[in-house]
Amino acid sequence: MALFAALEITLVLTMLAVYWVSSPARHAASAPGEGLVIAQQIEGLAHDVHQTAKLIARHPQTIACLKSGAEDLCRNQAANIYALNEGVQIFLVPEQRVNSQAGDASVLPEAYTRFVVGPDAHPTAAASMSLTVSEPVVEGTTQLGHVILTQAVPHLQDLFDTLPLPGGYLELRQYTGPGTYTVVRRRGDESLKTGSAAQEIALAGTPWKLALWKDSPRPAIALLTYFTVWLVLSVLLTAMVWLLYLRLRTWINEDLNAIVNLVTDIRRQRVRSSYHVNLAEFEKPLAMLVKLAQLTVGKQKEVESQASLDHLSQVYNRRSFDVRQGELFKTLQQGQVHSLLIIDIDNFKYVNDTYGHDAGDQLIAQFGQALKVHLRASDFVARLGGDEFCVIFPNTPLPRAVELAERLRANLPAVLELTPGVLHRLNWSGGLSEYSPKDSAENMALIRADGALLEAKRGGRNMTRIKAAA
Ligand SMILES: Nc1nc2c(ncn2[C@@H]2O[C@H](COP(=O)(O)OP(=O)(O)OP(=O)(O)O)[C@@H](O)[C@H]2O)c(=O)[nH]1
Repeated sequence: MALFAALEITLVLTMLAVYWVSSPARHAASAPGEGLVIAQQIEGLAHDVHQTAKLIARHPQTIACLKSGAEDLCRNQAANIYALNEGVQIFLVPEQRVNSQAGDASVLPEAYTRFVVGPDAHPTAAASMSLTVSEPVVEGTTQLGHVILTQAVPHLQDLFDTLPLPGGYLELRQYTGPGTYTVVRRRGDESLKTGSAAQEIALAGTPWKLALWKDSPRPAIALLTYFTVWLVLSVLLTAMVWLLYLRLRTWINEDLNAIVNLVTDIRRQRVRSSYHVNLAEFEKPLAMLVKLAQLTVGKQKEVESQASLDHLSQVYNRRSFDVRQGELFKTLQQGQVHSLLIIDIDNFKYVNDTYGHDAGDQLIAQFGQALKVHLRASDFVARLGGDEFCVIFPNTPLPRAVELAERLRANLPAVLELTPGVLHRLNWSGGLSEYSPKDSAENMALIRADGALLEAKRGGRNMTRIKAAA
């Protein structure tokens, strides 16, 4: 859950960061205006006119004209200037005349710059426009007069109309004094002018300023829209990630359960052929684990069964007998009854001594197998040692055990072939008894049966004697 809260917070923070970076209000505030492009263009125009005036003022013929005052010299120079500069009007004004005719619009006392609007032009119309500049003519340290140059700039209107202004309202103002101005050109939505104060950009080399009102969207509304879109997207994204997470978690849980099942099955020693998993990554390692487990469990079972069996006769060994006897002894208090028969092969030593140890081994092995074949599946047969065996009859009272012992004696083969050609007549003696809840120890029934066996041996062998519990 914390993971998804963090994801949601990250998304919201990202949204705010992206909004801050791309916010239109921020851009409007940080860029002093695409109006500057127009400003640079107008300033470039003014600079060019100034440069032309400077070149004319430094020209030797201009200096000669103003120094000599020779009219034909001045006319020639004016003609040259008109020939070279289209759309200009030129005044070459000697210094004495400047001083004597102050106030004349075409004779100016000092260097200055101003725009002149054509007499019929409305500020917003594409009227002819011109720029007038004055440049002193100097020789050494002596000022000889002024060059007054008026340059027509008809393309200013085109510039004003076509240069980028991505929104807002722009005025080109000509200042005639501090705080007083005339609007020379205007562009954009004038209704924006009623809002906040304009951003003013002075145009170098001219008496002009650009006044700009930006059309900035209301940040609160923009932020709200932005936030809503991002919120919806982030909630959708979070929901998708959450669903994916739940699906994956279920898959992984199921796969882990398969592993847990495998481990449980290994403990119970019953491994299945396969275990279902969802994720391909789990398939191969789990299949390998299943194979290993099957091998291990198989081996384990083999080892356990070997450990519980007598290697020669393949019936249970003495240790298994003790365990089984202990288990049954505990059930006596619940009213269950069990009997046992102890068996000893007669004259076994004779077989060993006459036919050899291998023949004796064969007799033990064949006798064990014969017992298993002729007893019930529920009966428990063990070899206690040497040629001595014991059969436990679970849930069998002593009289029934007597019947079973007789049946066994009747059914066991009379002759066994121990080694090729060596035949042995099988005889055995038995002692029967029963387990009793009054017995203070597990082996008391075995002791009674052993006593009965001894009686059978003493009685001439090949018989079964019975000794019930007291
Ligand atoms: N071949 C073989 N002999 C064994 C084995 N274990 C014990 N014996 C021998 O079995 C003989 C046991 O004989 P006993 O049961 O005492 O004598 P018996 O000849 O059977 O006499 P009764 O029981 O009185 O009939 C001994 O000679 C042991 O050495 C075994 O695993 N293999």
